Amino acid sequence: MGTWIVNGKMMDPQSKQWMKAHILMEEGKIAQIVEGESKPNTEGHEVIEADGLLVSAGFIDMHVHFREPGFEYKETIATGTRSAAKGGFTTVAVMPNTRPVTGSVETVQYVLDKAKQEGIVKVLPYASITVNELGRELTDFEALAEAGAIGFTDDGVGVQNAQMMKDAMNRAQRLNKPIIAHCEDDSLVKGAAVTEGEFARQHGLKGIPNESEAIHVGRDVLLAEATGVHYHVCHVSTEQSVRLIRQAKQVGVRVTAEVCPHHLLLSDEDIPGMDGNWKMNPPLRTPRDVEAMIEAIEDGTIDMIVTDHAPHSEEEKAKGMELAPFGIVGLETAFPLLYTKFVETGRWTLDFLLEKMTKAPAKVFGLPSGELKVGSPADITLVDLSAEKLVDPKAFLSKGKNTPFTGWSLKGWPVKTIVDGKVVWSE
Ligand SMILES: NC(=O)N[C@@H](CC(=O)O)C(=O)O
Ligand SMILES: [Zn+2]
Ligand SMILES: [Zn+2]
Repeated sequence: MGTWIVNGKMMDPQSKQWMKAHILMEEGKIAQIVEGESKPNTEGHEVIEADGLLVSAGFIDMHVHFREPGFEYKETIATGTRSAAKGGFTTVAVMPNTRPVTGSVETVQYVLDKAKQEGIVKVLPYASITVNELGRELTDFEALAEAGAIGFTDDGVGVQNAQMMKDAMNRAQRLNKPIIAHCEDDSLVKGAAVTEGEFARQHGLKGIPNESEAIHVGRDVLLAEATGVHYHVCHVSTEQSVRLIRQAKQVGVRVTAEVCPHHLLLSDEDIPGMDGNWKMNPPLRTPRDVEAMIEAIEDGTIDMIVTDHAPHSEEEKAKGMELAPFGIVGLETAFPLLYTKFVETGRWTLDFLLEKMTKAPAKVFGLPSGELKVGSPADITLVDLSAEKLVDPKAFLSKGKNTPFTGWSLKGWPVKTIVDGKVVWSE
């Protein structure tokens, strides 16, 4: 027995037309797609009624922090995957800045086991580039890849030493795994909490300069060119980084990049005050950078959208702009935010937004999901595009309530999330 999702709205991949469609899921896979008004014979199968709903491939987020092991008070794999499911995500890639850092076979195994036992969406682990993300010594890439790490990253900190990064790229290249880089030159940051710009000036704060990110991007695209590795840039936030990635792509460097909803939607000039919920790394940049991010995703310089879901406790975030840890949650607001602010406003098509959250990440990271087609995993998200709600952190399934979007009125809320043909979350 399978399950039919009937009467949903889906885009025909060939004609690029929106149409009514019915999808049969069997044994975890998409078994059949029938287009048109007339409902297929569903006898002997379960039926999910999707009348009036968008049917999309499940969203994929290649950058989240689930804090397990070590910081379970901020988030666990159980709560993080529930937050993901509520946000319409069926696959997430988890960052290794846990405690211990996910830089050993045992820790990768621990994350995979936890995900299997307690997770409700697919969890792909990254392993760290250096031991404990200290930048001193490379981890055992071969063993980590063997254990299931899908790529290597020291996210949370930049790899400061160029030779270390080059060695890492050579090792990853030989294993055909990507290097995922948090780009930040520590010598240019030194304790600042916000970007160099209007907000910092008005509050007499030291700022994080754009170059602290772009210097690493520039260095690394040259190293990627030299080593031939697939190099992926985390949470791009500056105009200068975009310029360097664009140029590197033009000359054929294997570079890909991601951007977060907050860097597409907010600038430092939107920060209301010294509230820790507006603090994240990279920081909100200037309006000019925000426009550069939008143009970069539009012209393909940036490949995909990720949330960088970074939960922290309310206590930690209450310490204010200067003392709170960096990071905001993102899984439960990403789609409604982008749908409301880019699709409803007419700047993007719905198809464009969905592509950046499904097919694009799947293609870049070689995942089997990301498209609604026969034979693909039945990872599917149903969205009510007309539902309108206020962002309410109290309703989040994430332990993290740290968002700058509280109270925003948004449309386009996921209502049902399906992984391998099974409903894992339902409104
Ligand atoms: N983005 C953040 O502000 N914080 C992340 C680390 C990171 O993504 O660099 C975290 O782990 O909290
Ligand atoms: Zn980072
Ligand atoms: Zn991160």
